Amino acid sequence: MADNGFGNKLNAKKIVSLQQTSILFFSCLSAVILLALVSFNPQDPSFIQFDSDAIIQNKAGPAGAYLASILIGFLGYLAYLIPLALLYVGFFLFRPMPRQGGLNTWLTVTGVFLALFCGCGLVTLLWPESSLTFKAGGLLGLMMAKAMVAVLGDFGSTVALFCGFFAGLTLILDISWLKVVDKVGEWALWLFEKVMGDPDDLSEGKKESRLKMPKMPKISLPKKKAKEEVAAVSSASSAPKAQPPAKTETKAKKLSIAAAAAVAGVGALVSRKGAAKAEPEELVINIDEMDELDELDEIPTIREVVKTQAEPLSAPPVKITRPAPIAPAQAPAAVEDDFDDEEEYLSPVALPKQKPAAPKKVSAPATANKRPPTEKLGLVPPLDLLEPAPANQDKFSEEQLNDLANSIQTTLADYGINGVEVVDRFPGPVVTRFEIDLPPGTKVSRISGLSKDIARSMRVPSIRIVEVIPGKTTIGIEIPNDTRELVAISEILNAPIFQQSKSPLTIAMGKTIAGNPAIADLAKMPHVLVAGTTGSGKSVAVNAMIMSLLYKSTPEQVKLILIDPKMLELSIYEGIPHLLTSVVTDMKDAANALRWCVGEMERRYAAMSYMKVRNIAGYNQKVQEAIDRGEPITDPSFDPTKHVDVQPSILEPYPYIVVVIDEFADMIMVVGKKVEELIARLAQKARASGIHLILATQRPSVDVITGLIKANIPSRIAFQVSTRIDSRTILDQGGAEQLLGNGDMLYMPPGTGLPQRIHGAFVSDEEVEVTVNYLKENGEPKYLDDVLQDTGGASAPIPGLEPLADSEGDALYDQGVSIVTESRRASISYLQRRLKIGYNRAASMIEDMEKAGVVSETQSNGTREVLAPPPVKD
Ligand SMILES: Nc1ncnc2c1ncn2[C@@H]1O[C@H](COP(=O)(O)OP(=O)(O)OP(=O)(O)O)[C@@H](O)[C@H]1O
Repeated sequence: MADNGFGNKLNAKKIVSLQQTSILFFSCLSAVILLALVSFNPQDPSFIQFDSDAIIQNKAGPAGAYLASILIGFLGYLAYLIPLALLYVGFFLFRPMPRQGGLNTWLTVTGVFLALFCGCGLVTLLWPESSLTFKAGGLLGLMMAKAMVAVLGDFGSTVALFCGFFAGLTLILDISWLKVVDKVGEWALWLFEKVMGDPDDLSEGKKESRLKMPKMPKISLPKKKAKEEVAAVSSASSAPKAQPPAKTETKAKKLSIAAAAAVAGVGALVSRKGAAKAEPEELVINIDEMDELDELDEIPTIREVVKTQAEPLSAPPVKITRPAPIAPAQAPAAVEDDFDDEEEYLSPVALPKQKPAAPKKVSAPATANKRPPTEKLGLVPPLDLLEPAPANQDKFSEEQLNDLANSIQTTLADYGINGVEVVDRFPGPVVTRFEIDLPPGTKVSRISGLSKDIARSMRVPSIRIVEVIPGKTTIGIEIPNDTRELVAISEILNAPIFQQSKSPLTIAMGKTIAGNPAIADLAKMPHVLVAGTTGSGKSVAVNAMIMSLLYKSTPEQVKLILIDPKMLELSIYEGIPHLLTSVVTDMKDAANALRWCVGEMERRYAAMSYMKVRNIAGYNQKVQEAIDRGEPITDPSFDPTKHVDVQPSILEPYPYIVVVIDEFADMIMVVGKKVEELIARLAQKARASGIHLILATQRPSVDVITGLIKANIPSRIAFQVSTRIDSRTILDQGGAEQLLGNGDMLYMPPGTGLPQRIHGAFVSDEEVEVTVNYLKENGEPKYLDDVLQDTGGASAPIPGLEPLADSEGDALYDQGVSIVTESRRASISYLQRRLKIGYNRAASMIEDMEKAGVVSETQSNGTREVLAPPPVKD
């Protein structure tokens, strides 16, 4: 049960079919056995009750009678667990799971035996009066109980068997009993709320008694229930104000545990039941304010679901009546999507198991998880491989918001800025934004200069001043929440906005300050620079970008070149089918890969100009349409007069190529300025040819992020940096020094001067590992040797800028000559196969061999004669 059991031999579709077949088969088997057990009659013929004349009472016939008598005779009442166990096996067989085997499997098997032996013995001891032939625990239980009682006595045996049974269950199911206790607590609280009624409906007396309840750990309530949302958005009026922010742990799990430990007063729950149920009169949301925030966040490449979500943006919730709740199926209309007139999505891959836990979301539209039929037939991992989003944290209570607003006013007054008015506040998942009106004549730079003092006065680690809010005269002050929410990548990947985006290069960024999922389209960016100090969350962000691509696109749609000078961050992706070459850790290879990309870009440009299209999308569409019509287009650059011995190749759609460089400062250091030129060259032209760059660096200095690079990479992401100067190096303006770290970022889309604050999506190492394993089990990479081919070291010319070296300068030319002279075959396709190179390169090698007299010119029958003697062997 560890993996699908078939290694790499089956594709994703077949595995899904196998899963369904196994569920069907085991469900039937389990139903038949359950029927046999339920209708078990001791008078029916069996191995110990042989009576051929007896009328069989068992509803599963003679086989059922025999089977039930064996199972009940041997296991007693524990036999009823067999159908359950079969259902479990059926459900998990062939499901993608981390590889097990070895000790793991043995421990599971040990667990099965332990649970069976101890369970049967325990049942026998606890239920001695049973009327079954071999008592309640069957023959096995009788023997176990006898043996144990002889050694430990009645009480000792009961305790030992109890422990053994639960130890066995733990080994089989890998249960965390802490989680079980947690869940039981959740349900108890949920039940308690059900019995007590809705907090909104409570009488004053009841409200009071609730308010006096002792504080208890915040527990996430069942996700699908409206009541859960009540708890998740509540904020305790009595909660201590200056609670230090919960420390973010490395792993999502740790974070969710830390989150659960955050203290919240149940009494101050604010009902958002209406939001969950989307009942018009109870939708607690201030649409106007959301619209304003929407405008603020509306930047070309970031699109959000805003109005589809019942997000509590306003501090004093204003009840508004909406004409009708937004039906899930209509939700897409609210999403800005420029790919909106295309075909409907259908899902050939497993649908996500978990729903985003965030209470503010309306349920995802039925089509939300569906994927385009043609695009997704390939290999895309199911979203349920990812960790579900943890329950939401408390935001500031109304009282705390008022206190903070007052505190802002008094602090500014202390520094001589009087008459400041807090006009709005927007509590978000990580920070709360206060919008303030400055008295006329007050320079905003004065407030910015005071940001550290304001942070100190308000006892928070840092605040960010938003100097310009488009369309408003106010400025923003962003204050970190007491407890910050973790933005799980699954939440963004499951969001309708991500699912419905048709660009194969859609990237899950995280959440905006309003808590709305934020995505970006790398195709439009078209390259991005990620910079920030060490430990600020760059690698997690780069991983989140790669994971988004893996969950959005098949290996046929998107290819990756991963360059990892640190040798630890990206090497985990080694072997996935999206890779064009193995993960590059040698910086010389990295320069070769970039040079190959420039060459590929030029090749694509030539092909696009032949096809008279302006970009890769147009090219792919034309080529695919021709293939669909059954009239594939032959390579227009093929010259039949020159190459009579090969068939012209057929044009196929180009995949997008995304080059990720985790620390490009290292590359510049090792390879030198040539890298900068290569990057600039790619960045200038690669957009139309579908080649995109993601560059990350922890050195935001001008010798790394040079003017040339900045001029060519308009999209930038700044994580926390230590100084304003660093922030200016990345974004051309300050702000990043005021970020909170741990994935808090400023994203500057191309063509705007206004960075947008985003709380980055978190992806854990385990999630990456499970996804990579899934992809590796279901597909193989087809590495191209050409990518890392050394074409003359750092001084080699950049393709397209200077004439390409002729074949004799080609590193493989000598090898080509020896292959041809040894095999006595002067065939381009043979050379292509042997050297694993492209057609053009092989063809020009043969032509150069002709010039050098190694092979003859093409003869009347289309072949060439090898003139040079075979190489001398030592
Ligand atoms: N989006 C996020 N949400 C929550 N925590 C995060 C997020 N991103 C990063 N972190 C936390 O910050 C830690 C450091 O992140 P990361 O390794 O990505 O930093 P980095 O900038 O790449 O550092 P370095 O340059 O040293 O590799 C992570 O281990 C994680 O605990």
